[in-house]
Amino acid sequence: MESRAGLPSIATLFSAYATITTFITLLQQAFNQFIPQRVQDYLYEKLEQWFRKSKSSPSLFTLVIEQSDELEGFRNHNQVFDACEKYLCSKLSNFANRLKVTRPRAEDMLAFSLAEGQEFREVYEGVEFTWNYIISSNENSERESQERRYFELTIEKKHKDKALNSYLPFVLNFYNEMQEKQKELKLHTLDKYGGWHAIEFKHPFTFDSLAMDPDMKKAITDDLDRFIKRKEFYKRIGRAWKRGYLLYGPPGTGKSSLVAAMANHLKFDVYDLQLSQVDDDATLRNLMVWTTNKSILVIEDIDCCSGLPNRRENMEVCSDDDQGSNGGDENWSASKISLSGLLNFLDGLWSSCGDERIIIFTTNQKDKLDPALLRPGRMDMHIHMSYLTMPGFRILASNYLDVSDDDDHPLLFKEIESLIGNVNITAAQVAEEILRSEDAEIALRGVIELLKKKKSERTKMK
Ligand SMILES: Nc1ncnc2c1ncn2[C@@H]1O[C@H](COP(=O)(O)OP(=O)(O)OP(=O)(O)O)[C@@H](O)[C@H]1O
Repeated sequence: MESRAGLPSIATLFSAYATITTFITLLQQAFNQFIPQRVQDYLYEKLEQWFRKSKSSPSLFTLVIEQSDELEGFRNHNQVFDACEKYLCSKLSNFANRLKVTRPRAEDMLAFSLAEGQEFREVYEGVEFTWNYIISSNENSERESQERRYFELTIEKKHKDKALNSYLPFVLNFYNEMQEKQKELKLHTLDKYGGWHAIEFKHPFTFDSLAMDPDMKKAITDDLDRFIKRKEFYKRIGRAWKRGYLLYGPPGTGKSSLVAAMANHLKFDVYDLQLSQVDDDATLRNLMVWTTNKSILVIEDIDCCSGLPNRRENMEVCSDDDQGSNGGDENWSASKISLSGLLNFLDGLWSSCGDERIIIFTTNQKDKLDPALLRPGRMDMHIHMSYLTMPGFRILASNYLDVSDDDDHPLLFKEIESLIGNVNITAAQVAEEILRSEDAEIALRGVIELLKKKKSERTKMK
């Protein structure tokens, strides 16, 4: 039946539509029923490949980033692939509608990664970049189960240079910074053969944990931050990119803790050098040459090296309040290294064979040290780790007990403030006392008792 204008009538159209729909449904059913799933998957994959190829029109440029490539029979891992994967994973929460989730061993956090076939579009400096994550079976591989994983980065051809010279370096830079942040720190100590032995450095101490006058703390972190930013500056003025810190003060005031805080702040490895374990200047030189860039070399108790009495042995005969001020000639260190050997090496060869080096000397007897050791250029910043003061105590109380004098126990804090300025007490001693109770009030009363005891001991000694 035809309408007057020669067009098919509505009824004819409906009947044609019904016939076509029935035919398609039958076709779909037959496809699903008679064609095995594996053949279906194969056909889908081929179709997808065909679409992908047809997409690569002459106006587009595509960069293929393989996970690994085979060179002369060896499989080489491609770090650019890792960088792209990390970069895209960092954007997952914004774009992905499919994610893979795993929980790496010995870690609490879940790790998300890209699922196959994920596409991501990003506009960078006004240009659109399209990422595709593809997993396909590797037909060229001898190993049957070998999969080929790669990214395709597609962009308009006219922006090819931007992709290669700007966007890709940007992605790589992102990856490097991320690696740096997640870097596992190492603590290097001397092994029984006299060489460096590295273990994981997992000291949780940070500048936030450090009970210290806030201005002093800020001065230290500012100094460290300035130092690591000044690569070009050091080069321009012709000086080795190194900085020396002298930490001095009585035992238990946080010198070692400050070293840990510095290492965590800078993400630098730590080399802990016990001079008494080093045979001679030549060995010292070898050891220092083997230290790496971005590291902190710590020489604890430097006073023991320069012909001063052995501090540890002397400490046993000191009272708490006297610690750090006692000297004597009876206990000489058995060190076989000369101070001049150490200084020459710090200033000379070693400082010129590496970058971003920090050297830290710790002592509790600064006044007994050779002035040559302390001059700027060798020890650029002298940090006095003093007995605990009220600002330091507030940090301890907040970290250990989660209390502050504004809101909690103002009277107890007031009493502590009136006592703490009159006694020499270390952060270590107060921390130990606080740890005795989980109840803040009991712990604070314990601190008051300790301070009173110290005060009366001091009065008796006077
Ligand atoms: N300023 C501080 N802030 C927070 N905690 C501290 C501080 N000083 C000491 N402590 C606590 O006391 C413990 C011992 O301190 P640390 O070993 O850092 O002192 P030190 O000055 O290096 O002592 P030593 O000279 O005997 O090596 C640390 O583990 C830390 O818990």
